[in-house]
This record gives sequence, C-alpha cells and structure tokens, in this order.
Amino acid sequence: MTPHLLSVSDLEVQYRRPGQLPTRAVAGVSLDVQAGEVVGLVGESGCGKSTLARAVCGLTAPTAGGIVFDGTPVGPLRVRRREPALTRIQMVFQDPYGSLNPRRRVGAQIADGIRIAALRGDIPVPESTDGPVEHFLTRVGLPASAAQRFPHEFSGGQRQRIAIARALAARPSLLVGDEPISALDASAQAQVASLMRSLAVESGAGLLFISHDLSVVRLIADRIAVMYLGRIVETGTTAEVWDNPRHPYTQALLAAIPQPDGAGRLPTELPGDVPDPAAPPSGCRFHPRCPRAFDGCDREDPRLNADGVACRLYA
Ligand SMILES: Nc1ncnc2c1ncn2[C@@H]1O[C@H](COP(=O)(O)OP(=O)(O)OP(=O)(O)O)[C@@H](O)[C@H]1O
Repeated sequence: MTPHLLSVSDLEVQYRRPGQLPTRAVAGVSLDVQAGEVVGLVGESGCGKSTLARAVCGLTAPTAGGIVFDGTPVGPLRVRRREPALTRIQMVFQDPYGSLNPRRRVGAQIADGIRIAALRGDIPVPESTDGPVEHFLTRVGLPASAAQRFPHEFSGGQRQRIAIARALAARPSLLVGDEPISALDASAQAQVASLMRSLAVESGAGLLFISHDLSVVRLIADRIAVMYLGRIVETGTTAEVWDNPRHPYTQALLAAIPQPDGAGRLPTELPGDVPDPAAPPSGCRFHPRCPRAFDGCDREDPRLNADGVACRLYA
C-alpha cells in the first residue's frame, strides 16, 4: 500500500494561558491525505480547524500525537531549522492581504516560491525568474503584466490567485488552504476553490481544504472530514457525507445550507453555539446541542467507528 502523503494521528493541541484552563483546541484527531487527493475539513468557527492546519504546517506545536508528512515527522523545531522537505507543504491563508507583502511587486513574491523549489534542488536555479513567474500567473488565470503590480491593485479573488501562484511556485506536494475562500465574494468562492483543486490535482499534490462551508467543499473534495469541538465526528467520501450524513452534527450542517426554495435541506435545527473547548461538555461533546441525544450521551464519549462516524446511534 502506498504510504499516506500526510498522516495525522491522535493529534492534540492545547493552548495554555496563565491563570486559565488549557484550551484543547484539537482533541485527538486522526486524518490522512494521499497524493493527488482533495480532503475537505469542515466545521463551525472555533472547532479547531485552523489550529489543526497550523500544526500540520509546523506553525503550532502539538501537545500529543504525531504528524508525518512524506515520511518526515513535522514539528515546529524542524520548520524553524528550515528543513527543506517541509517547504513541500505550502499554505494559503484566509486573508491574502495579510499573507502577501503589500510593498513588494507580485512577480517578486512568486519568484520567492521558485527560489524555494530551487534551493531544495527540485528545479535548476533559473537564470531569470521572469518566465516561470509568467507561467504561474497564467496557471492561476492572471496576465503576465500582473508581475509588475502590487497586491493592492487587485481584487480579493485575484489576490488569492496570487497567493496560490506563490504557493504552487514552491512545487508543494501538499497544499493546505485555511479558509482560503471565506473572505471572497460569492462569485469568486467557487472559482478559487475549483482552481485550487485543479492545480493541486494536476501537479499530483494533495490538498487539505479547510472551510466552514460544506456546500463549497463538496464541489471540490474527494473526501470530507467534519470537525466539532476539536474532534472529527464524521468522515467519508464526499458522496457518502453529502448524500447520507449520519452524525446529527453533519445533518445539522447540511440542514443549514439554504435551498433555492428557501427551505433547509433537512428538517433539523441546531441550537446554541460551539461550547468553549476549555470546558467541553461531559460525554459526547455534541450532546447538549444534539436533537437526537438519548440516555447516556452525557456520559459516554464516542470515538470514530470503522464506518467513520463518532456517535452512539451507530455504535
Ligand atoms: N493562540 C491561541 N491562544 C488561546 N486559544 C486559542 C488560540 N488560537 C485559537 N484558540 C482557541 O482554540 C479554539 C480553536 O480555534 P481555531 O482558530 O483553531 O478554530 P477554527 O475552527 O479555525 O475557527 P475560525 O474559523 O474562527 O478560525 C477556539 O476556542 C479558539 O478561541
């Protein structure tokens, strides 16, 4: 069997602040991504998606568990030492304003990615980066003239395309998109998501695409993992999760997607907000909001079963 490109096992990430209870933002997550595969990670704000993404990229230290990327353990120390192998993970963030340098021309920023790949020895050091920069701009649907301009001269969607071009220029084998479309207007969202999918798949890279929007994720993902309060509560192929959601939380997420006729897709409503991960509910973390909770859900804490669902209804 081919080893996974990315293998996350039983990962825990806690934030500790003096005088406060530790926040277990990621509370035992296992997740794999294969080369050429698109995995969508969905869940409400605060469920730990960004923390998981940052740990995968070596930007946040795990408290327990492991992350192995292409046979190499990932940890902040390895990233700080600038281990070349880990530059094969490239991240696209929610806010391209924050991730692009406003004072540098777009071409120079994409050239940084090209130099990263050259330093790693994956491509020869180019005599000039002009040609490769134009190539990556074209791949993300921007004209060559964009290289001479500055980020503020572009729309949000175009800036995100620039961030994607810069990430791709570093020849990643794993692309991690942390809410890369949530700051974009509706018309740009599906375009940018589809672009990330096609460019990742064409180059044989894996894509971990994080979003709170299940309706966009299902357009591009091969598999979906649904996260709730630091845990994955359901995982399966996109068709399985979309057509036959089993966990009451997944059902509720789907129910919240507006339909053309104004009605929800499923007759389920989800009360309340995601609880504070510093003081999670006892038993199943979802039980206080679960419309299908029954006796014992406040005591037993279900883990993902062999069918990819963490719920006592399917024990
Ligand atoms: N640096 C930090 N220090 C303390 N707590 C943090 C820190 N970063 C995140 N948290 C907490 O960890 C939990 C998970 O946050 P995280 O940002 O990973 O979730 P998310 O699902 O990505 O949400 P969002 O989409 O709003 O970013 C939240 O309760 C958040 O308040």
